[in-house]
Amino acid sequence: MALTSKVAIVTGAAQGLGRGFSEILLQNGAKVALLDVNETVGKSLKETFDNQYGPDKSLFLSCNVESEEQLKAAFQKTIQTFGRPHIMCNNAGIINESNWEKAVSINLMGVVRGTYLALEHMNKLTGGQGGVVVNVGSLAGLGPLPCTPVYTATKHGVVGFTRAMAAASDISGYGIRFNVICPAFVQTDILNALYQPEKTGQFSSLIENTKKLIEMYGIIEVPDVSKNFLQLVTDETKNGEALAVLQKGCSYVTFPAL
Ligand SMILES: NC(=O)C1=CN([C@@H]2O[C@H](COP(=O)(O)OP(=O)(O)OC[C@H]3O[C@@H](n4cnc5c(N)ncnc54)[C@H](O)[C@@H]3O)[C@@H](O)[C@H]2O)C=CC1
Ligand SMILES: CCCCCC(=O)/C=C/C=C\C=C\C=C\[C@@H](O)[C@@H](O)CCCC(=O)O
Repeated sequence: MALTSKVAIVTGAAQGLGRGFSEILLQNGAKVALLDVNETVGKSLKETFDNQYGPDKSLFLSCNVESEEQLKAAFQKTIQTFGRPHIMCNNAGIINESNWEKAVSINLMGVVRGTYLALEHMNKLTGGQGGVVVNVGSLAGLGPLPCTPVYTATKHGVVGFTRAMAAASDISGYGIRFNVICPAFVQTDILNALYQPEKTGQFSSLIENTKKLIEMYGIIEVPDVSKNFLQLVTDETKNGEALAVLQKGCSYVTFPAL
C-alpha cells in the first residue's frame, strides 16, 4: 500500500508509540488524524507536525477511546476533513492494575470500539475502500507479565481479537487487513507505571521480577517499533499477523494449529 494521500487515524497519538506511528505515516505521505485524551500534548504535537509536514497533513482531535460517542465524532470529523480512512491504528493504552476496569475499558474495549468503527467506514461490502487496521498489543499479549495480570489479559485479548477479525475479513471479503504489533519494553512514559504503586497495585511487590525482565529484554526506542509498524501497514500480504518487536529483532509469531 502506497501511503501518499492515504488517510490514517491513530489513537493515543499525542506521545510515545502513537506519536512515532503518526510521524512515520506523515513521513510517507499519509494524512493523519491524531486522537488522544491529552489535549495539551496533542495540540502541541499538531503544531510540531504543522511545521514539519504542513498544516493540512494532520488533525488533532480530543478523544477518549472509552467513549463510543467521542470515537464516532472523531471518525466523522476525520472524514469531513480528509475523507474516508484507509488506515486505523488502535494504540491508546494504559497500565492500571488498581483500577483494572479502566485498563480493560481502554486497552481492550477501546481497541474493539476503534476496530468496529474502522470496519464500518472501510468495509468494501458497505461502500468502503478497504484498508488496514493495526492494533497495538504487546509481548505481554503473547506471554504473561507477572506484575500486570490484567494488562496481560487485555493485550492477549487484543491479539486474539485482531486475529479473529483478520479471519472474518478473509472469509467475508471486507477488503481490510487486520494485524497486531507486539513490542517488548519501549522507552515511553508507560514504563513509569512500574514505579507507581497506585498503578501496579497488589502486584507492586513484583517490581524486582519486572526489572529482571527489562534487563533480559532490554528497552527499545520508538523508531525501531515504528519502522516495523510501517511494514504491517504497507505490506499487503500481511493479514492476521502478530509481529513481535524485540531488541534483538522482530519476528512474525507462529501460533499452534489446534
Ligand atoms: N512502552 C512499552 O513498553 C510498550 C507499550 N505498548 C503499548 O503501546 C501503546 C502506547 O503506549 P506508550 O506509547 O508506550 O505509552 P504512553 O503512555 O507514552 O502513551 C499512551 C498514549 O495514549 C493516550 N491515552 C491514554 N488513555 C487514553 C484514552 N482513554 N483515550 C485516548 N488516548 C489515551 C495517552 O494520553 C498517551 O498519549 C499502549 O497500548 C501500550 O500498551 C506495548 C508494548 C510495549
Ligand atoms: C509493566 C510494564 C509494561 C510496559 C508495556 C509493555 O507492554 C511491555 C511489555 C514488555 C515485555 C513483556 C514480556 C513478557 C514476557 C512473557 O512472554 C514471559 O516471558 C514472561 C515470563 C515471566 C517470568 O519469567 O517471570
